[in-house]
Amino acid sequence: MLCRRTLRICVYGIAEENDKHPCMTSDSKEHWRLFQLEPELVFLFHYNSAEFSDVQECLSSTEFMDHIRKVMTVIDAAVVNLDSLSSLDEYLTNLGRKHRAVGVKLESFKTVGESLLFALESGLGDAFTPDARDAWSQLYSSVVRRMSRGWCRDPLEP
Ligand code: HEM
Repeated sequence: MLCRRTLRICVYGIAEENDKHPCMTSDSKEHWRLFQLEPELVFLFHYNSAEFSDVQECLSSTEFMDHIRKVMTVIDAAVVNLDSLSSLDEYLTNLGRKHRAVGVKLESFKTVGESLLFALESGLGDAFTPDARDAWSQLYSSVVRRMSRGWCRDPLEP
């Protein structure tokens, strides 16, 4: 069975040494998959109007780490509400809309999903069975489907 804490640790494929959990079979610190797959995403994370000069600077910032926590809080909420995901509809639709406003492209949500699956696979090894992969993939797709609705909606709509 997959440990929810491991999922938290793995999102974006970033894990600090002291975050390692027994159910992770290998060190996933080197897997900064998100920016390997789509390096230009780094420019969308700017805080206090300042862009990060490179990926490394972004990865070591507290704001970016906070964003990872935000993503994981959403994933966590989806896991907790697995049987009633529609209760998150309004929140996720708004979240999608907010991401469009900060310049995130619809396709980039897929990149986060790929990084998530890649990191889980790297961290969990054989424990990340095809069934587990399929389950996480479906869960993440359900979240993104709801976010996409807000992304696509006319921003002038209430
Ligand atoms: C596709 C790549 C993504 C980029 C470039 C991105 C970027 C951002 C930026 C720039 C912000 C505003 C600053 C901040 O709060 O850090 C933000 C907020 C946020 N993001 Fe993302 N994001 C991405 C994907 C996601 C995904 C997939 C989720 C959830 C599954 C997510 C969850 C959140 C949350 C919860 C917030 C806070 C919203 C609020 O303050 O109301 N992000 N994101």
